[in-house]
Amino acid sequence: MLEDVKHIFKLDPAKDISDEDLTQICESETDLIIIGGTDGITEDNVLNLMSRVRRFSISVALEVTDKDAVIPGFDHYFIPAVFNTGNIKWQHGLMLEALQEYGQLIDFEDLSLLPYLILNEECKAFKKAEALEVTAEMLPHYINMLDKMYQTKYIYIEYSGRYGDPELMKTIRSHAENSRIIYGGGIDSRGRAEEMRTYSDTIVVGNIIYKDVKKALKTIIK
Ligand SMILES: CC(C)=CCC/C(C)=C/CC/C(C)=C/CC/C(C)=C/CC/C(C)=C/CC/C(C)=C/CC/C(C)=C/COP(=O)(O)OP(=O)(O)O
Ligand SMILES: O=P(O)(O)OC[C@@H](O)CO
Ligand SMILES: [Mg+2]
Repeated sequence: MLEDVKHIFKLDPAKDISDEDLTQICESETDLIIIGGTDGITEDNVLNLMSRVRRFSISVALEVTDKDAVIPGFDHYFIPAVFNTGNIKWQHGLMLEALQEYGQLIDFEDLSLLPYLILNEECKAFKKAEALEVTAEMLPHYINMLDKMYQTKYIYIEYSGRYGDPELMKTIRSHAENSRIIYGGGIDSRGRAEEMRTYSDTIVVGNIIYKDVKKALKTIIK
């Protein structure tokens, strides 16, 4: 799914965006829109944002963080699984519950697992997912575990709300041989987008959309 995707805008259904800003995002040269967020996600706000984005030709995927807010009609569904959690619920517990409930309805072709390492200890997702600190010493082991043992298609390095550490990203890049690295967090300029593009296959841009849409558009590098 993400093979040719280099840039993603992540839109949060719990946040307001004007029609004018949404038009600029959806008519930009981004490769994909993902709808997702950590809290305040409801069937209503997901459906509302999806219908607004669907007026444009851009592909749109849902990142499922609440099994009761899954709407049919997206181009793809990403299922997050947090690997640096202390509570297995956030890695596969909720997923199993959702499979038990919706198993018969799911077309697995439309689904991708998104293995997360959450590295910003201050962000909402870190707290929600009961994440554990990943030390510089442990980081290569986490990457080898995902890249070589589980052989996951993707590894999402999440710094949500804060710009990541380039030195750690260098370590990640050098250990990931098979998995595609998706990087998200604090990208708010072309310089930061360029830097994180050197350490990842795909960059994800979220919060700056809501602060300064013009700056958000500058993160697209073609
Ligand atoms: C046709 C049809 C209906 C098909 C679909 C069927 C389907 C897809 C069913 C669901 C199947 C399934 C297996 C679901 C599992 C759902 C689930 C609840 C998974 C667990 C989610 C999880 C681990 C959440 C933890 C937090 C996390 C990693 C969130 C990721 C997103 C994120 C970090 C957003 C950034 O946060 P944000 O809100 O933007 O923060 P700020 O406001 O501070 O910026
Ligand atoms: O909101 P920002 O900090 O841009 O992060 C993007 C994305 O990784 C959030 O899940
Ligand atoms: Mg956000």
